[in-house]
Amino acid sequence: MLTAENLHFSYQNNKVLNNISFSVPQGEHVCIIGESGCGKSTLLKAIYGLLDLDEGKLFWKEKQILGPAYNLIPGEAYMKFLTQENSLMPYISVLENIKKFLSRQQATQSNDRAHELLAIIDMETYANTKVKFLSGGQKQRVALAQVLAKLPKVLLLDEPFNFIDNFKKNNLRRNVFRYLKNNNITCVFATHDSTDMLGFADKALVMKEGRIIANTTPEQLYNNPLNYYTASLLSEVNKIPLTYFDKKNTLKKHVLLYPSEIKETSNGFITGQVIKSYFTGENYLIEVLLTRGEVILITSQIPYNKQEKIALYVEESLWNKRIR
Ligand SMILES: Nc1ncnc2c1ncn2[C@@H]1O[C@H](COP(=O)(O)OP(=O)(O)OP(=O)(O)O)[C@@H](O)[C@H]1O
Repeated sequence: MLTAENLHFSYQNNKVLNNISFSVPQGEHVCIIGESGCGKSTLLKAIYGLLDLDEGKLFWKEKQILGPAYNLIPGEAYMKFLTQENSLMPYISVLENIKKFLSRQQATQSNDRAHELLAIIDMETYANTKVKFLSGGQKQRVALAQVLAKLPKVLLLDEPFNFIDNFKKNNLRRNVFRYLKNNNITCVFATHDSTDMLGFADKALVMKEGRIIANTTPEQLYNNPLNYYTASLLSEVNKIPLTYFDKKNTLKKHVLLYPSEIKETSNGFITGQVIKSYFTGENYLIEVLLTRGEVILITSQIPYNKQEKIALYVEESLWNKRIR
């Protein structure tokens, strides 16, 4: 179990971590999401022992994780941290870069293991290519193989897939997280990409201004978002005044709805006019101007013309539980 107890940390007078507590059972994957600057990278650095906390304690099992004031060489042997800066050696091959991170084992074993790691990152054809000739995304994949090489007990990843194109990303994510589960590796990762979190995290920590404002499963977070901030980290989301749904209600509340949850139907109770239809591949995203001036997004199987009148419907059981 990885445990954080009431962590506080400031850079000069800027409080970046504010009373952070959470725990991660061994083998679980936790994702940290939140707007830029909310403290995600700082929290990962703290877990790795790179910071001297103002208050609070971190533990892996019973062992306390201490900062640089107590540990001349930060980072524990059982933990690996993949940051946004990588430590690749440009003038040697991909294979040699990976082998440098393997524990001392016999040459044939080390070769097999390096090829296993190359397969996970889907870089077998680049085994003998010098790292200096790789793209940013390819370098990121080699850096991933390096942190996996010694089978850490805890893996910390900061935006691990941000340079990798969508085509490669999906396969890579499945490979990496499967490998981590199979090897019971605890993983904490920070991301801006909601697909990383929705598909691959057991739990999600939502951060805002240095605090954790939600700690729950991705399904719970998506289906029952705490507020507009949380929902907007996961998907496009509409914030529609409650009076559209409940005319007598005088509370200044809103209903949070994802575009796919709003249906177009001839006798719908919300009306508006189409601004623009965007083709997304699977369907269309339609921008709609509601009668009282709000602009919302809905999904549709068909495109609509500009200025076309449109009527919309949302199940009461759905909007009722999304009033915020
Ligand atoms: N070395 C530093 N010295 C001073 N302030 C810093 C330092 N590193 C980060 N900060 C500040 O701490 C805050 C949190 O930064 P952090 O990098 O943890 O955010 P983040 O959530 O990871 O952001 P992003 O998603 O953009 O990577 C920001 O206000 C940032 O400017």
